[in-house]
Amino acid sequence: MKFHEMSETDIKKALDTDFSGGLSENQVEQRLKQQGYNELQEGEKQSALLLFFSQFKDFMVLVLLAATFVSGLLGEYIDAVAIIAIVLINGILGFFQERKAEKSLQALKELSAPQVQVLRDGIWSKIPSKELVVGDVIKFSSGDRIGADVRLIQTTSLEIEESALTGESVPVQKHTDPLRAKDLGIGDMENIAFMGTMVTRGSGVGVVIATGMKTAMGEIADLLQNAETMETPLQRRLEQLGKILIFTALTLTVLVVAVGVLQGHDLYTMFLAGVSLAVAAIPEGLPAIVTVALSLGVQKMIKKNAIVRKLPAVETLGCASVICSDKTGTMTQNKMTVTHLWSGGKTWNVSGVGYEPTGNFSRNNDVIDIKKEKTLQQLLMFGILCNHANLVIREDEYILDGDPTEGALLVSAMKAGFERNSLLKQYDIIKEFPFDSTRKMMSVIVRDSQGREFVVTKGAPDVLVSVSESILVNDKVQIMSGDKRTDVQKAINELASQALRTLAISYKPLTSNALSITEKEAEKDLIFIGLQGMIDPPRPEVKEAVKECKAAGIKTIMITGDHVITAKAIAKQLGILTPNSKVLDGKALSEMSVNELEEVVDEVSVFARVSPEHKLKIVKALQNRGHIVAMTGDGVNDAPAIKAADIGVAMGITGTDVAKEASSLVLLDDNFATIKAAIKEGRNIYENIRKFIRYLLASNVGEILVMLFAMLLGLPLPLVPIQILWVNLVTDGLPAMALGLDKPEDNVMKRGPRHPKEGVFARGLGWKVVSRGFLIGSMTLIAFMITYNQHPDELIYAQTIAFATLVMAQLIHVFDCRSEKSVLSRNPFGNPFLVWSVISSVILMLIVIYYPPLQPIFHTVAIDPRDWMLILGLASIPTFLLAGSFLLRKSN
Ligand SMILES: Nc1ncnc2c1ncn2[C@@H]1O[C@H](COP(=O)(O)OP(=O)(O)OP(=O)(O)O)[C@@H](O)[C@H]1O
Ligand SMILES: [Ca+2]
Repeated sequence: MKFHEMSETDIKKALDTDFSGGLSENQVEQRLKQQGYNELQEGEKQSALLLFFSQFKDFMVLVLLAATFVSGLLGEYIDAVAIIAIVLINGILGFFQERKAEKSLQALKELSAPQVQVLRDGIWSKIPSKELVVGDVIKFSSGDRIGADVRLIQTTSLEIEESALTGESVPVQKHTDPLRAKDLGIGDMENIAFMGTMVTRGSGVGVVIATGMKTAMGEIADLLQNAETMETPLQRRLEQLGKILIFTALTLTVLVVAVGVLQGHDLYTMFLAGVSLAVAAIPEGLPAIVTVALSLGVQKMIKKNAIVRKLPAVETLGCASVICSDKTGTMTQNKMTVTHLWSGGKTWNVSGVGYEPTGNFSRNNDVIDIKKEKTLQQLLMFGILCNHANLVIREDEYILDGDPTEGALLVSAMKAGFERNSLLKQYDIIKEFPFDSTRKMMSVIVRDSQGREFVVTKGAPDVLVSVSESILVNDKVQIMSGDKRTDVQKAINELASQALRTLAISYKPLTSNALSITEKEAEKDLIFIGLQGMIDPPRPEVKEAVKECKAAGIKTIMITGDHVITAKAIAKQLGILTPNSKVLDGKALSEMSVNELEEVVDEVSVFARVSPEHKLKIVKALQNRGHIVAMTGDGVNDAPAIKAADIGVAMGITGTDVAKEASSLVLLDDNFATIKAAIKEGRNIYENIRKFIRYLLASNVGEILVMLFAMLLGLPLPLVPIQILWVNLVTDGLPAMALGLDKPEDNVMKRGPRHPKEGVFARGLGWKVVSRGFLIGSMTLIAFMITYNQHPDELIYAQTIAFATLVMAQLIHVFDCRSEKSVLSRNPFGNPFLVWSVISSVILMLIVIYYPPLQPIFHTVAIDPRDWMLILGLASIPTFLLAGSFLLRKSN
């Protein structure tokens, strides 16, 4: 017998599991050993060995190795061995850099791996879906992706979209009844939910019947590869730039060699020098360092609770000009407590804090006996019946399991002495129409102990008023006249203007056909009972974050399903709504075209009573205005807008799998302030990348120019090949990495967002590179010429001085690179990594110069301590010039 044919008892027996308690930890452990992880096999990965060798496949490195081989044949063993050693070390460094980048990307993938709710040892908890085994009982609801193949044992309006397996995009209604036919296609197995398919409506519980490669998805696993590009726009631009740089470097190198040969240097020396120069000057490693910098930045973001799912988002974050954020839970704490009740024209207060179910009811400051208020009782009791939330006590604290709005209703009813379990003995819930953000309500059909049946609906009050035909006043049903409607409207506005979130409850008795009634029939002609108003305090850090964003040229827009007046009140508290910005509601939004919205969108800072479907329109309108938009969301219907936004942001706690999959950023704490932190980090990462591009390229320009100038002036080689390679490895490599870890400048969040199309060399970077390269080259050459004049028969002495000057000029320059302005604008030693990398570079340089065994290898001699005055003096001139130019500009 197959699973779809089985009854509940058959399944339990076949899988040796228990539907009320789930598997035990022991069973799970055993099964995990037998069945392995619930994973689909992935494609081959590049082996470490291959990655290592790929470091040497670069053309210029090959030429260098060939040239070294030739010099080995010519008997220059020391040079040959030294060059090979340096190439090897370079390769090893490159290897580790790439490995690190790869590993952290892998770690990212695991962090955003899907989770499932599973019942084990009688307790529901969330685990990575990888750890599921056959026999596990799992539950899922709208927006979840199913984690394994499961036989359904309980469903509530469950609909699943199976296009990943069947190609059919219309959702299938699922149920739990055994099916007769033996051989069914996937699309017809209505009591089975398959791994990788998506819940579009309702909820369900099922027992796992297959995991990993044994699932229907496993059989077609090749369909699954997520071929997302992980390359960022900057990386792409750098690749193009790299080609230009290679061409330029090669041309200049050829020029150096040609001029050198014309000036009478021998061909072999010039050839080796040329190749070394080319290896050093071509910024081959740049893309790898950029990847490392990006992934390090991503790690920093994780510490701030933001997970980047797509690497390009790191860069886009720095360009964001608008954040569209949900209100509930993102800007507010999502810890709701009912404080006001309204019914039949009267208002009551409810005392108590948080989810602790103790408090009393009062009217005009007098505590009342709730037992005497029939309508209030009904308002509270129905709030429990139409409700999925649970309160659990853990370590003497009341913890909510479920939706906070429902939790608040549960607690207010408990304060009046109601208890869910005893209520459920009197009332049977026979059907449910689940909540969705478009209808903004939820209903259940209940049957009481005398067999009478009711619809109970709870939802947004303005919506419920419009579907209610009567109203309960002092336990009597009255017609909802125009006056009464206005009264209710007034009450709603009154509560909302105190920043309260309000929910209404209505009901109606049913005379027939409770089971076959449709959602439309159930949710009309209702009897309005009353309102419950709850506080949802703003998150304390949000106000500051909004302010910081404003200073950074980023506008914050609140988008909420909540009532216009509640939204307004909270937006005002948070500084989002200012006297000259507007509020737009879902109704107005529906009537506008994208183009019409575009006209006004720049003035709107709150969208209220909107449906998720509206979000896409908002994103489009903002993008048409040239904005780079970050958009948050959590539900299934939010996915299209999240995808369309430049930065799609999903909630880590309340977000559905579908929303997370569509997003490029996930907020682990659902907090608005985390978006701001991520943007700040994104800006910083980009600035750091600019910093080391500036440093590396200026160094390379300096290296080429000193050689070129020397050749043009008919001088000997100022640097020997091994020295050039050493500079490339030590002086360029370490400090550049350290710049990638630099802290942001004070003003990162005080200037406007970067234009997304901005080139790598924008904002004066190109000029900085060329001018500093020229200065570094010139200073090195001057040092060389002065010493060569003093010691004409000791070329090696002048070369050592040139080498030291080049190294020092670069190591001083690196501190300039920390700031867009001059060194003086921030503490130059504020980055400990940089200080240490510079200190170690200096020590390594001193060893190469003064340690006798290394001297023949690096063609150095011990230089007179007094010469360091010359070296340091010349090496620091460019920095003084730069600082001076800033001072001059300031005083003008
Ligand atoms: N569980 C629920 N049952 C019935 N009605 C609900 C429920 N949750 C919310 N509502 C009503 O539906 C409205 C819309 O809810 P929705 O989740 O779309 O947005 P929200 O939670 O108010 O705000 P945000 O969009 O900022 O998260 C709410 O304002 C509330 O009136
Ligand atoms: Ca919501």
